[in-house]
Amino acid sequence: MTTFVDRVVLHAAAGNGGHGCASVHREKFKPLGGPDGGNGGRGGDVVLVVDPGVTTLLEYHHSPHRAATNGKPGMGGHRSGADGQDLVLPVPNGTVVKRVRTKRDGTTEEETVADLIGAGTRFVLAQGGRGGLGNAALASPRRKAPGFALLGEPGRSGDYVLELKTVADVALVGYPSAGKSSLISVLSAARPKIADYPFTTLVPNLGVVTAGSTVYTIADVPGLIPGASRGKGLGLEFLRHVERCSVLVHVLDCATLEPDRDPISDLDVIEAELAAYGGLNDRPRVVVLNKVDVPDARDLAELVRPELEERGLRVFEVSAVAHDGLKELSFALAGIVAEARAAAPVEEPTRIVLRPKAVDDAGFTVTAEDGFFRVRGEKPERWVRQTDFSNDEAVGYLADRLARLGVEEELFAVGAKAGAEVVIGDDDDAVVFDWEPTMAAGAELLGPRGTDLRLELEDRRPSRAEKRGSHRDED
Ligand SMILES: Nc1nc2c(ncn2[C@@H]2O[C@H](COP(=O)(O)OP(=O)(O)OP(=O)(O)O)[C@@H](O)[C@H]2O)c(=O)[nH]1
Ligand SMILES: [Mg+2]
Repeated sequence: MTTFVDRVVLHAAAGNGGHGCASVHREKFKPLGGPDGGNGGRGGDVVLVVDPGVTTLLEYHHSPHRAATNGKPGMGGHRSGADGQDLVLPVPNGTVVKRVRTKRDGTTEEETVADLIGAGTRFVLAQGGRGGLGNAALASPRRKAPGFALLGEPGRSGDYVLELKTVADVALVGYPSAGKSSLISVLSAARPKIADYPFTTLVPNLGVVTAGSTVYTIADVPGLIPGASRGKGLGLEFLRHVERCSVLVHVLDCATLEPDRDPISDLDVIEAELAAYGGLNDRPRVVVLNKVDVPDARDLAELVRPELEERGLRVFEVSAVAHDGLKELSFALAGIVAEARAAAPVEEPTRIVLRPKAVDDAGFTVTAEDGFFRVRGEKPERWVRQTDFSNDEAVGYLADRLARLGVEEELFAVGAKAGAEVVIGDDDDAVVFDWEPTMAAGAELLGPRGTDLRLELEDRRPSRAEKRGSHRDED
Protein backbone atom coordinates (compact mmCIF):
# COMPACT_ATOMS: atom_id res chain seq x y z
CA MET A 1 0.00 0.00 0.00
CA THR A 2 1.23 3.47 -0.71
CA THR A 3 1.83 5.49 2.38
CA PHE A 4 0.87 9.09 2.33
CA VAL A 5 2.66 10.98 4.98
CA ASP A 6 1.09 14.20 6.05
CA ARG A 7 2.34 14.31 9.60
CA VAL A 8 5.90 13.67 10.68
CA VAL A 9 7.97 14.29 13.77
CA LEU A 10 11.23 15.95 12.84
CA HIS A 11 14.19 16.05 15.18
CA ALA A 12 16.10 19.15 14.22
CA ALA A 13 19.48 20.11 15.60
CA ALA A 14 21.20 23.33 14.66
CA GLY A 15 24.98 23.46 14.59
CA ASN A 16 27.01 24.36 17.65
CA GLY A 17 29.05 27.51 17.63
CA GLY A 18 32.79 26.97 17.39
CA HIS A 19 34.84 27.70 20.49
CA GLY A 20 36.93 30.82 20.61
CA CYS A 21 40.66 30.33 20.70
CA ALA A 22 43.03 31.44 23.46
CA SER A 23 46.42 32.00 21.89
CA VAL A 24 49.35 34.33 22.25
CA HIS A 25 51.24 35.67 19.29
CA ARG A 26 54.74 34.21 19.02
CA GLU A 27 57.54 35.62 16.99
CA LYS A 28 61.26 35.48 17.38
CA PHE A 29 62.52 38.15 19.76
CA LYS A 30 58.97 39.20 20.61
CA PRO A 31 58.13 37.23 23.70
CA LEU A 32 54.90 39.05 24.54
CA GLY A 33 53.18 39.28 21.21
CA GLY A 34 49.70 39.82 22.60
CA PRO A 35 46.58 37.70 22.33
CA ASP A 36 45.74 36.53 18.81
CA GLY A 37 43.11 33.82 19.29
CA GLY A 38 40.36 34.03 16.69
CA ASN A 39 36.61 33.69 17.16
CA GLY A 40 34.67 30.48 16.65
CA GLY A 41 32.28 30.26 13.69
CA ARG A 42 28.51 30.37 14.00
CA GLY A 43 26.64 27.05 13.96
CA GLY A 44 24.36 26.44 10.98
CA ASP A 45 20.59 26.97 11.30
CA VAL A 46 17.96 24.43 10.36
CA VAL A 47 15.61 26.27 8.00
CA LEU A 48 12.32 25.24 6.42
CA VAL A 49 11.53 26.66 3.00
CA VAL A 50 8.28 26.21 1.08
CA ASP A 51 9.09 24.57 -2.22
CA PRO A 52 6.19 24.21 -4.67
CA GLY A 53 7.92 21.17 -6.17
CA VAL A 54 7.58 19.25 -2.94
CA THR A 55 4.19 17.71 -2.26
CA THR A 56 4.69 15.31 0.60
CA LEU A 57 6.58 15.07 3.85
CA LEU A 58 7.64 11.53 3.01
CA GLU A 59 11.32 12.39 3.00
CA TYR A 60 11.19 13.39 6.65
CA HIS A 61 9.28 10.28 7.52
CA HIS A 62 12.17 8.22 6.21
CA SER A 63 14.92 10.27 7.80
CA PRO A 64 13.56 12.34 10.64
CA HIS A 65 16.87 13.35 12.20
CA ARG A 66 18.31 16.46 10.60
CA ALA A 67 21.28 18.45 11.77
CA ALA A 68 23.12 21.48 10.48
CA THR A 69 26.90 21.60 10.71
CA ASN A 70 28.88 23.09 13.57
CA GLY A 71 30.94 26.24 13.41
CA LYS A 72 34.69 25.65 13.39
CA PRO A 73 36.81 26.77 16.33
CA GLY A 74 38.88 29.90 16.10
CA MET A 75 42.63 29.59 15.67
CA GLY A 76 45.75 31.48 16.54
CA GLY A 77 46.96 34.29 14.34
CA HIS A 78 43.55 36.03 14.49
CA ARG A 79 42.01 33.35 12.30
CA SER A 80 38.28 32.93 12.81
CA GLY A 81 36.65 29.53 12.48
CA ALA A 82 34.36 28.99 9.50
CA ASP A 83 30.62 29.26 10.03
CA GLY A 84 28.57 26.09 9.96
CA GLN A 85 26.33 25.57 6.97
CA ASP A 86 22.60 26.18 7.23
CA LEU A 87 20.54 23.11 6.52
CA VAL A 88 17.67 24.08 4.24
CA LEU A 89 14.77 21.65 4.24
CA PRO A 90 12.18 21.98 1.48
CA VAL A 91 8.58 21.49 2.62
CA PRO A 92 5.26 21.55 0.76
CA ASN A 93 3.06 24.61 0.64
CA GLY A 94 0.65 24.52 3.57
CA THR A 95 2.96 22.93 6.10
CA VAL A 96 2.07 23.66 9.69
CA VAL A 97 4.94 23.55 12.16
CA LYS A 98 4.37 22.64 15.78
CA ARG A 99 6.91 22.49 18.52
CA VAL A 100 6.74 19.50 20.82
CA ARG A 101 7.40 20.28 24.45
CA THR A 102 7.82 17.60 27.05
CA LYS A 103 6.30 18.73 30.28
CA ARG A 104 7.58 17.89 33.72
CA ASP A 105 5.15 15.01 34.16
CA GLY A 106 6.43 13.43 30.96
CA THR A 107 3.44 14.26 28.77
CA THR A 108 3.98 16.22 25.62
CA GLU A 109 2.32 19.33 24.35
CA GLU A 110 2.25 20.74 20.82
CA GLU A 111 2.36 24.42 20.12
CA THR A 112 1.90 25.82 16.62
CA VAL A 113 4.85 28.00 15.75
CA ALA A 114 4.42 28.57 12.03
CA ASP A 115 1.98 28.14 9.20
CA LEU A 116 3.99 28.12 6.00
CA ILE A 117 2.08 29.35 2.99
CA GLY A 118 3.49 30.65 -0.27
CA ALA A 119 6.48 29.57 -2.29
CA GLY A 120 9.75 30.68 -0.78
CA THR A 121 8.45 31.25 2.73
CA ARG A 122 11.32 30.61 5.15
CA PHE A 123 11.22 29.66 8.77
CA VAL A 124 14.19 29.15 11.02
CA LEU A 125 13.31 26.02 12.90
CA ALA A 126 16.42 25.79 15.04
CA GLN A 127 18.99 28.50 15.40
CA GLY A 128 22.68 27.74 15.30
CA GLY A 129 24.82 28.59 18.32
CA ARG A 130 26.95 31.70 18.35
CA GLY A 131 30.65 31.22 18.02
CA GLY A 132 32.71 31.98 21.10
CA LEU A 133 34.95 35.03 21.11
CA GLY A 134 38.66 34.36 20.96
CA ASN A 135 40.99 35.94 23.45
CA ALA A 136 41.99 38.64 20.98
CA ALA A 137 38.41 39.90 20.95
CA LEU A 138 38.19 39.68 24.71
CA ALA A 139 41.23 41.84 25.30
CA SER A 140 40.50 45.22 26.78
CA PRO A 141 42.64 47.90 28.38
CA ARG A 142 42.03 46.25 31.70
CA ARG A 143 42.58 42.73 30.50
CA LYS A 144 45.40 42.98 28.04
CA ALA A 145 46.15 39.29 27.66
CA PRO A 146 43.18 37.11 28.50
CA GLY A 147 44.25 33.56 29.12
CA PHE A 148 40.89 32.21 28.08
CA ALA A 149 38.33 32.35 25.32
CA LEU A 150 34.55 31.91 25.23
CA LEU A 151 32.98 28.62 24.35
CA GLY A 152 30.75 28.33 21.32
CA GLU A 153 27.08 28.09 22.25
CA PRO A 154 25.30 24.82 21.59
CA GLY A 155 22.85 25.05 18.69
CA ARG A 156 19.16 24.83 19.43
CA SER A 157 17.56 21.48 18.96
CA GLY A 158 14.14 20.05 19.44
CA ASP A 159 11.31 17.92 18.18
CA TYR A 160 8.88 19.43 15.74
CA VAL A 161 5.73 18.11 14.18
CA LEU A 162 5.26 18.99 10.53
CA GLU A 163 1.71 18.68 9.33
CA LEU A 164 0.52 19.09 5.81
CA LYS A 165 -2.75 20.81 5.18
CA THR A 166 -3.60 21.02 1.54
CA VAL A 167 -4.51 24.53 0.57
CA ALA A 168 -7.58 23.98 -1.62
CA ASP A 169 -10.61 26.19 -2.16
CA VAL A 170 -13.07 23.37 -2.65
CA ALA A 171 -13.10 20.01 -0.90
CA LEU A 172 -15.03 16.98 -2.12
CA VAL A 173 -16.30 14.69 0.60
CA GLY A 174 -18.37 11.55 0.36
CA TYR A 175 -18.54 7.80 0.66
CA PRO A 176 -15.96 5.65 -1.10
CA SER A 177 -16.76 5.17 -4.80
CA ALA A 178 -19.18 8.11 -4.86
CA GLY A 179 -17.16 9.49 -7.75
CA LYS A 180 -15.07 12.19 -6.09
CA SER A 181 -11.90 11.40 -8.01
CA SER A 182 -13.89 11.03 -11.22
CA LEU A 183 -15.28 14.50 -10.66
CA ILE A 184 -11.83 16.04 -10.15
CA SER A 185 -10.61 14.31 -13.27
CA VAL A 186 -13.32 15.88 -15.42
CA LEU A 187 -13.32 19.32 -13.78
CA SER A 188 -9.57 19.78 -13.90
CA ALA A 189 -6.48 18.44 -15.57
CA ALA A 190 -5.72 16.20 -12.59
CA ARG A 191 -5.69 12.49 -13.39
CA PRO A 192 -6.22 10.64 -10.13
CA LYS A 193 -6.75 6.92 -9.94
CA ILE A 194 -10.38 5.92 -10.44
CA ALA A 195 -11.73 2.44 -9.82
CA ASP A 196 -14.88 0.64 -8.83
CA TYR A 197 -13.64 -0.54 -5.47
CA PRO A 198 -13.82 1.48 -2.26
CA PHE A 199 -10.82 3.40 -0.99
CA THR A 200 -9.25 3.81 -4.39
CA THR A 201 -8.01 7.18 -3.27
CA LEU A 202 -5.40 6.84 -0.55
CA VAL A 203 -3.94 10.32 -0.72
CA PRO A 204 -5.74 13.58 -1.40
CA ASN A 205 -5.81 14.64 -5.02
CA LEU A 206 -5.56 18.24 -6.01
CA GLY A 207 -6.79 19.82 -9.23
CA VAL A 208 -6.92 23.33 -10.62
CA VAL A 209 -10.20 24.48 -12.16
CA THR A 210 -10.68 27.49 -14.38
CA ALA A 211 -14.24 28.79 -14.65
CA GLY A 212 -14.55 32.11 -16.44
CA SER A 213 -12.10 34.46 -14.78
CA THR A 214 -11.91 32.49 -11.54
CA VAL A 215 -9.20 29.95 -10.96
CA TYR A 216 -9.56 27.73 -7.94
CA THR A 217 -8.24 24.50 -6.54
CA ILE A 218 -10.28 21.46 -5.74
CA ALA A 219 -9.25 18.52 -3.57
CA ASP A 220 -10.80 15.18 -2.82
CA VAL A 221 -10.09 13.17 0.26
CA PRO A 222 -10.29 9.41 0.67
CA GLY A 223 -13.82 8.14 1.13
CA LEU A 224 -15.55 8.63 4.46
CA ILE A 225 -17.60 5.95 6.18
CA PRO A 226 -19.61 5.86 9.39
CA GLY A 227 -17.19 6.08 12.29
CA ALA A 228 -14.53 7.90 10.24
CA SER A 229 -14.22 10.56 12.91
CA ARG A 230 -13.32 7.81 15.35
CA GLY A 231 -10.66 6.58 12.98
CA LYS A 232 -12.57 4.06 10.87
CA GLY A 233 -11.55 3.70 7.25
CA LEU A 234 -9.07 6.23 5.94
CA GLY A 235 -10.97 9.45 6.13
CA LEU A 236 -10.24 10.97 9.50
CA GLU A 237 -6.55 11.47 8.89
CA PHE A 238 -7.41 13.39 5.80
CA LEU A 239 -10.09 15.69 7.09
CA ARG A 240 -7.17 17.87 8.09
CA HIS A 241 -6.86 18.76 4.45
CA VAL A 242 -10.42 19.96 4.34
CA GLU A 243 -9.86 22.46 7.13
CA ARG A 244 -8.61 25.23 4.91
CA CYS A 245 -11.18 25.00 2.14
CA SER A 246 -13.91 27.56 1.69
CA VAL A 247 -16.56 25.23 0.23
CA LEU A 248 -17.49 21.65 1.02
CA VAL A 249 -19.03 19.59 -1.77
CA HIS A 250 -20.97 16.51 -0.80
CA VAL A 251 -20.64 13.97 -3.58
CA LEU A 252 -23.60 11.62 -3.26
CA ASP A 253 -23.79 8.38 -5.18
CA CYS A 254 -27.24 7.96 -6.73
CA ALA A 255 -26.38 4.60 -8.25
CA THR A 256 -25.07 2.69 -5.29
CA LEU A 257 -26.18 -0.91 -5.08
CA GLU A 258 -25.75 -1.15 -1.34
CA PRO A 259 -29.22 -1.80 0.05
CA ASP A 260 -29.05 0.35 3.19
CA ARG A 261 -27.81 3.50 1.51
CA ASP A 262 -29.49 6.41 -0.25
CA PRO A 263 -28.34 9.98 -0.94
CA ILE A 264 -30.12 11.53 2.04
CA SER A 265 -28.84 9.08 4.64
CA ASP A 266 -25.36 9.21 3.07
CA LEU A 267 -25.42 12.97 3.51
CA ASP A 268 -26.50 12.63 7.14
CA VAL A 269 -23.74 10.13 7.86
CA ILE A 270 -21.05 12.34 6.35
CA GLU A 271 -22.39 15.43 8.13
CA ALA A 272 -22.32 13.54 11.43
CA GLU A 273 -18.67 12.64 10.83
CA LEU A 274 -17.80 16.23 9.93
CA ALA A 275 -19.54 17.43 13.07
CA ALA A 276 -17.65 14.91 15.17
CA TYR A 277 -14.39 16.07 13.57
CA GLY A 278 -15.40 19.63 14.37
CA GLY A 279 -14.52 23.07 13.12
CA LEU A 280 -16.15 22.86 9.70
CA ASN A 281 -19.62 24.18 10.57
CA ASP A 282 -19.05 27.59 9.12
CA ARG A 283 -18.16 26.31 5.65
CA PRO A 284 -20.86 26.57 2.95
CA ARG A 285 -22.06 23.26 1.51
CA VAL A 286 -23.10 22.20 -1.96
CA VAL A 287 -24.61 18.87 -2.95
CA VAL A 288 -23.66 16.93 -6.06
CA LEU A 289 -25.93 14.07 -7.04
CA ASN A 290 -23.57 11.98 -9.13
CA LYS A 291 -23.97 9.21 -11.72
CA VAL A 292 -27.23 10.50 -13.24
CA ASP A 293 -26.23 8.83 -16.52
CA VAL A 294 -27.61 5.66 -14.94
CA PRO A 295 -31.41 5.80 -15.52
CA ASP A 296 -32.39 4.69 -12.01
CA ALA A 297 -29.94 7.16 -10.58
CA ARG A 298 -31.57 10.08 -12.38
CA ASP A 299 -34.94 9.07 -11.00
CA LEU A 300 -33.51 8.85 -7.50
CA ALA A 301 -31.86 12.25 -7.92
CA GLU A 302 -35.17 13.83 -8.95
CA LEU A 303 -36.78 12.21 -5.95
CA VAL A 304 -34.40 13.50 -3.31
CA ARG A 305 -33.73 16.94 -4.78
CA PRO A 306 -36.73 18.68 -3.12
CA GLU A 307 -35.79 17.48 0.33
CA LEU A 308 -32.20 18.65 -0.09
CA GLU A 309 -33.33 22.01 -1.35
CA GLU A 310 -35.67 22.31 1.59
CA ARG A 311 -32.60 22.04 3.77
CA GLY A 312 -31.26 25.09 2.00
CA LEU A 313 -28.65 23.25 -0.04
CA ARG A 314 -27.80 23.99 -3.64
CA VAL A 315 -28.15 20.78 -5.61
CA PHE A 316 -26.39 19.80 -8.84
CA GLU A 317 -27.22 16.70 -10.83
CA VAL A 318 -24.08 15.54 -12.50
CA SER A 319 -22.54 12.67 -14.39
CA ALA A 320 -18.79 12.56 -14.17
CA VAL A 321 -18.75 9.78 -16.75
CA ALA A 322 -21.10 11.44 -19.28
CA HIS A 323 -19.74 14.94 -18.55
CA ASP A 324 -23.21 16.09 -17.63
CA GLY A 325 -23.90 19.21 -15.55
CA LEU A 326 -20.22 19.96 -15.06
CA LYS A 327 -20.13 23.47 -16.42
CA GLU A 328 -22.93 24.62 -14.20
CA LEU A 329 -21.24 23.05 -11.18
CA SER A 330 -17.82 24.49 -11.84
CA PHE A 331 -19.19 28.01 -12.39
CA ALA A 332 -21.32 27.79 -9.26
CA LEU A 333 -18.28 26.73 -7.24
CA ALA A 334 -16.24 29.53 -8.79
CA GLY A 335 -18.93 31.97 -7.63
CA ILE A 336 -18.84 30.73 -4.05
CA VAL A 337 -15.04 30.72 -3.99
CA ALA A 338 -14.90 34.27 -5.36
CA GLU A 339 -17.39 35.39 -2.72
CA ALA A 340 -15.42 33.72 0.05
CA ARG A 341 -12.21 35.31 -1.19
CA ALA A 342 -13.81 38.74 -1.25
CA ALA A 343 -15.11 38.29 2.27
CA ALA A 344 -11.89 36.86 3.68
CA PRO A 345 -9.17 39.20 4.86
CA VAL A 346 -6.41 39.47 2.29
CA GLU A 347 -4.29 36.40 2.74
CA GLU A 348 -0.79 37.32 3.63
CA PRO A 349 1.87 35.20 2.03
CA THR A 350 2.48 33.52 5.30
CA ARG A 351 1.45 33.61 8.88
CA ILE A 352 4.32 33.07 11.21
CA VAL A 353 3.61 32.69 14.85
CA LEU A 354 6.67 33.85 16.68
CA ARG A 355 7.56 31.98 19.79
CA PRO A 356 7.16 34.32 22.70
CA LYS A 357 10.43 34.93 24.45
CA ALA A 358 10.51 33.34 27.86
CA VAL A 359 12.24 36.28 29.40
CA ASP A 360 12.91 39.83 28.40
CA ASP A 361 15.89 39.91 26.08
CA ALA A 362 17.68 42.68 27.90
CA GLY A 363 16.74 41.88 31.44
CA PHE A 364 17.00 39.15 33.99
CA THR A 365 15.19 38.04 37.07
CA VAL A 366 16.43 36.84 40.41
CA THR A 367 14.01 34.89 42.54
CA ALA A 368 14.36 33.30 45.94
CA GLU A 369 13.30 29.67 45.72
CA ASP A 370 13.27 26.82 48.16
CA GLY A 371 16.73 27.08 49.68
CA PHE A 372 18.41 28.68 46.67
CA PHE A 373 18.30 31.67 44.37
CA ARG A 374 17.51 31.40 40.69
CA VAL A 375 18.74 33.75 37.99
CA ARG A 376 16.90 33.72 34.65
CA GLY A 377 17.60 35.85 31.64
CA GLU A 378 18.87 35.50 28.13
CA LYS A 379 22.21 37.12 28.80
CA PRO A 380 23.19 35.45 32.05
CA GLU A 381 22.14 32.08 30.64
CA ARG A 382 24.08 32.59 27.45
CA TRP A 383 27.15 33.78 29.35
CA VAL A 384 27.07 30.64 31.43
CA ARG A 385 26.96 28.50 28.30
CA GLN A 386 29.95 30.38 26.96
CA THR A 387 32.06 29.77 30.03
CA ASP A 388 34.82 27.22 30.24
CA PHE A 389 34.52 26.31 33.91
CA SER A 390 37.88 24.58 33.95
CA ASN A 391 39.54 27.96 33.45
CA ASP A 392 39.58 30.18 36.54
CA GLU A 393 40.10 33.30 34.52
CA ALA A 394 37.08 32.49 32.38
CA VAL A 395 35.02 31.95 35.52
CA GLY A 396 36.23 35.29 36.85
CA TYR A 397 35.21 36.92 33.61
CA LEU A 398 31.74 35.43 33.92
CA ALA A 399 31.42 36.69 37.48
CA ASP A 400 32.54 40.06 36.27
CA ARG A 401 29.91 40.17 33.54
CA LEU A 402 27.19 39.09 35.92
CA ALA A 403 28.16 41.70 38.45
CA ARG A 404 28.17 44.39 35.80
CA LEU A 405 24.72 43.42 34.61
CA GLY A 406 23.52 43.97 38.18
CA VAL A 407 22.96 40.36 39.13
CA GLU A 408 25.06 40.86 42.27
CA GLU A 409 22.98 43.76 43.48
CA GLU A 410 19.78 41.95 42.73
CA LEU A 411 20.95 38.92 44.68
CA PHE A 412 21.66 41.16 47.64
CA ALA A 413 18.27 42.75 47.22
CA VAL A 414 16.38 39.48 47.44
CA GLY A 415 18.35 38.50 50.54
CA ALA A 416 21.15 36.28 49.30
CA LYS A 417 24.13 35.91 51.59
CA ALA A 418 27.66 34.74 50.98
CA GLY A 419 27.73 31.00 50.41
CA ALA A 420 24.14 30.89 49.17
CA GLU A 421 23.35 28.51 46.36
CA VAL A 422 22.73 30.35 43.11
CA VAL A 423 21.25 28.59 40.11
CA ILE A 424 21.49 30.18 36.68
CA GLY A 425 19.10 28.92 34.05
CA ASP A 426 16.32 26.42 33.68
CA ASP A 427 16.29 23.17 35.62
CA ASP A 428 17.26 21.26 32.49
CA ASP A 429 20.60 22.94 31.98
CA ALA A 430 21.27 25.00 35.02
CA VAL A 431 24.62 25.92 36.47
CA VAL A 432 24.88 25.96 40.25
CA PHE A 433 27.27 28.17 42.21
CA ASP A 434 28.11 28.86 45.77
CA TRP A 435 27.90 32.57 45.76
CA GLU A 436 30.97 34.50 46.83
CA PRO A 437 29.96 38.11 46.50
CA THR A 438 33.29 39.76 47.22
CA MET A 439 35.05 37.53 44.78
CA ALA A 440 32.47 38.06 42.15
CA ALA A 441 34.58 40.51 40.32
CA GLY A 442 37.75 39.25 41.94
CA ALA A 443 40.60 39.26 39.51
CA GLU A 444 39.23 42.21 37.63
CA LEU A 445 38.92 44.42 40.66
CA LEU A 446 42.54 44.04 41.53
CA GLY A 447 43.18 46.85 39.12
CA PRO A 448 46.35 48.85 38.89
CA ARG A 449 48.92 47.84 41.45
CA GLY A 450 48.15 48.95 44.96
CA THR A 451 44.48 49.53 44.45
CA ASP A 452 42.09 46.88 45.53
CA LEU A 453 38.89 48.21 44.16
CA ARG A 454 36.89 45.98 46.42
CA LEU A 455 37.67 48.46 49.19
CA GLU A 456 35.88 51.26 47.45
CA LEU A 457 33.22 49.43 45.53
CA GLU A 458 30.37 51.37 47.08
CA ASP A 459 30.60 54.82 45.62
CA ARG A 460 33.27 54.73 43.04
CA ARG A 461 32.53 55.89 39.52
CA PRO A 462 34.05 53.76 36.80
CA SER A 463 36.85 55.28 34.81
CA ARG A 464 36.35 56.00 31.15
CA ALA A 465 38.50 53.10 30.15
CA GLU A 466 36.48 50.78 32.32
CA LYS A 467 33.24 52.02 30.84
CA ARG A 468 34.57 51.42 27.39
CA GLY A 469 35.64 47.96 28.41
CA SER A 470 32.25 47.16 29.80
CA HIS A 471 30.52 48.24 26.59
CA ARG A 472 32.62 45.86 24.63
CA ASP A 473 31.81 43.06 26.97
CA GLU A 474 28.10 43.48 26.74
CA ASP A 475 27.34 40.51 24.50
N1 LIG B 1 -21.98 5.48 -14.15
C1 LIG B 1 -21.18 6.31 -13.53
N2 LIG B 1 -20.14 5.84 -12.86
C2 LIG B 1 -19.35 6.74 -12.23
C3 LIG B 1 -19.57 8.13 -12.28
N3 LIG B 1 -18.62 8.74 -11.56
C4 LIG B 1 -17.81 7.77 -11.08
N4 LIG B 1 -18.25 6.56 -11.46
C5 LIG B 1 -17.65 5.25 -11.14
O1 LIG B 1 -17.64 5.05 -9.75
C6 LIG B 1 -16.49 4.32 -9.36
C7 LIG B 1 -15.78 5.06 -8.27
O2 LIG B 1 -15.29 6.29 -8.77
P1 LIG B 1 -14.14 7.10 -8.05
O3 LIG B 1 -14.05 8.43 -8.73
O4 LIG B 1 -12.92 6.30 -7.94
O5 LIG B 1 -14.81 7.27 -6.63
P2 LIG B 1 -14.20 7.97 -5.35
O6 LIG B 1 -15.31 8.70 -4.67
O7 LIG B 1 -13.01 8.74 -5.68
O8 LIG B 1 -13.85 6.69 -4.46
P3 LIG B 1 -12.74 6.51 -3.32
O9 LIG B 1 -11.49 7.07 -3.85
O10 LIG B 1 -12.67 5.04 -3.12
O11 LIG B 1 -13.26 7.24 -2.13
C8 LIG B 1 -15.66 4.15 -10.63
O12 LIG B 1 -15.86 2.87 -11.14
C9 LIG B 1 -16.20 5.21 -11.56
O13 LIG B 1 -16.07 4.84 -12.92
C10 LIG B 1 -20.69 8.60 -13.04
O14 LIG B 1 -20.97 9.80 -13.16
N5 LIG B 1 -21.45 7.64 -13.64
MG1 LIG C 1 -11.18 8.56 -5.14
